[in-house]
Formats: sequence, structure tokens, C-alpha cells
Amino acid sequence: MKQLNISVGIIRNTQKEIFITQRDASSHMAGFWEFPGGKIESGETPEQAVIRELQEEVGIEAISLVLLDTLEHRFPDRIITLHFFMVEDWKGEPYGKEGQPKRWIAQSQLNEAEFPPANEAIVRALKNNQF
Ligand SMILES: Nc1nc2c([nH]c(=O)n2[C@@H]2O[C@H](COP(=O)(O)OP(=O)(O)OP(=O)(O)O)[C@@H](O)[C@H]2O)c(=O)[nH]1
Ligand SMILES: [Mg+2]
Repeated sequence: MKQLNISVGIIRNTQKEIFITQRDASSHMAGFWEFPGGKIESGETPEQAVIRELQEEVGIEAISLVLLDTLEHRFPDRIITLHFFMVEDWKGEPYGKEGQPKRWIAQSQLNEAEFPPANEAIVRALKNNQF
């Protein structure tokens, strides 16, 4: 069974909108929307990983990161541990650096059905203004 450790960034602006991107057609959870991020490499802390991933995937330099939650999810073929970081201060303007579709969405409009199942609890908490 594959065991993956993932760090993702919930990029939120002052209008309480969140930047999300769409997963590539060829990837795991293809077509779902996600918080940008990816696998923690060996020797990295979760925070170092999310800083690197946000640079690689959406072209920003994250300045302040707050760990909101760490969740484990069991897929039929893999177990993933997800670290969710709130990012409210960064340099640059996020974009789909790898060509992936992206959008800003009001936090209150988030829909857990658009995200992979592992995101359900955090998306619901965000939608209900718990963060
Ligand atoms: N980035 C991201 N991945 C998520 C989220 N929710 C979720 O279940 N995942 C899962 O976590 C894993 C993240 O891997 P990734 O494909 O982003 O990893 P990566 O950026 O290092 O990509 P690479 O392996 O293609 O270089 C995938 O299995 C993905 O389906 C999310 O909100 N954001
Ligand atoms: Mg990724």
C-alpha cells in the first residue's frame, strides 16, 4: 500500500476568497479541484514542502503559514496524510504555473463535492466559517 505525505496551501485573500486549481486529467483524482500542494520530500518539513510546492505550482512565495489541520485518508490503493496550511500572506500573484485551470472562489461557496474525498472535513469547516 502506498503511503503518501502531502502538504497543501489554502491561499486566502482579504476578500475571503480562496485560490483553487483543477487536477490534471491524467492524475490521481483527475478533474477534482484542489488546494495547490504535493508530496513532502525526504528531509523536508511539511511547512518547507508547502512553500516549495506553492512556488512550483502557482508561482507565489508564501510568507505566513498556519497549520490548520492534519488528516489521514484511506483510498483503496493508498493512504495519504494531508497537512492543510492557511496562507494569508505571500509575494506574487498566484496563477496556474503548470497550465492547470484555476479560480478564486468565495470561501462560503466552497463545495466539498468538487474536491477529493480526503478534503471533505476541511472544506466543510471552511464553508461554515470555522477558520
Ligand atoms: N495537492 C493536493 N493533493 C490532494 C488534495 N486532496 C487530496 O486528496 N490530494 C491527493 O494528494 C496527493 C497529492 O499529490 P500531488 O499529485 O499534488 O503531488 P505532487 O504535486 O508532488 O505531484 P507529482 O507527484 O506529480 O510531482 C494526490 O494523491 C491527490 O489526489 C488537495 O487538496 N491538494
Ligand atoms: Mg501537486
